[in-house]
Amino acid sequence: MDVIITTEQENPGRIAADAIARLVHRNPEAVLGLATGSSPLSIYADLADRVAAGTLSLARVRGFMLDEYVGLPADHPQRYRNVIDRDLVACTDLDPTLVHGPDGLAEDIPAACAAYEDAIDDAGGVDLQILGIGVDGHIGFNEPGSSLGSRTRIKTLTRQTRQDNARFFDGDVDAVPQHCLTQGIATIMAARRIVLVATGQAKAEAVHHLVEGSISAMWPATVLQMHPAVTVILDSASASRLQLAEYYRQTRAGKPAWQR
Ligand SMILES: N[C@@H]1[C@@H](O)[C@H](O)[C@@H](COP(=O)(O)O)O[C@@H]1O
Repeated sequence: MDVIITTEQENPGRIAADAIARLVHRNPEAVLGLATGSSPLSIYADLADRVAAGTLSLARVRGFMLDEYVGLPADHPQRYRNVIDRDLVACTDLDPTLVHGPDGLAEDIPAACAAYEDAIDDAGGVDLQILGIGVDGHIGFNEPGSSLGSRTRIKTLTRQTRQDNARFFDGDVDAVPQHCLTQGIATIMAARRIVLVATGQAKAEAVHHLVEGSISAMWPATVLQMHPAVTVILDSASASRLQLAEYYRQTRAGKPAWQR
């Protein structure tokens, strides 16, 4: 696990966008795993700047979203497909027909989840998965207690997650759906590379478990310790509970500039 603790002058989103741009320059048809929430917004804004400047094209990139609420109407602004369309697709040259997400309105949910897994496989798997992390250590919507071997399926959201996400629903926790479809932990772990961004003090405990805790379904993100190619990009607040913070800073300082 590569842990990058950024300085006040740095934008964690830019560091993640650098990795994505390098991948897309190598492979213009790369498959990206797309996360929602606040954490990836700085990545998406940076990618949009590069596309606007003409230094990057995402036109042939394929995207697979991490998760989706169950039951939100197709035109609901907080339906994750609409969020991704607004925050990423509309701001770049991504082709919306190449972006896929789990179908939260499917009548046959298990069949929709299986079809989603097949679609990821048919695309050749995810090259780079963008991740945030919940304050309870969830990734995607894999809440504490999720099987570390899970695949795309329906999950019940915890009260904590619904409260955290109520800010997107005018502060009304009851407006946040109770169920979601999410890529499973094993689905996420199958990505060839994973880039996780976390900022702010509220994430410090989850980041502590992610980087230095014991692997446990109670802190689902800890499974990432088993993945061979994970980069965790933090600000100093989210890194504030890391025992080895100085070591991570020194390790980074010793790398060539393009790797930092
Ligand atoms: N399903 C999403 C996750 O993909 C996200 O990583 C996490 C943290 O969100 P944020 O980045 O807004 O803190 O919670 C949400 O519920």
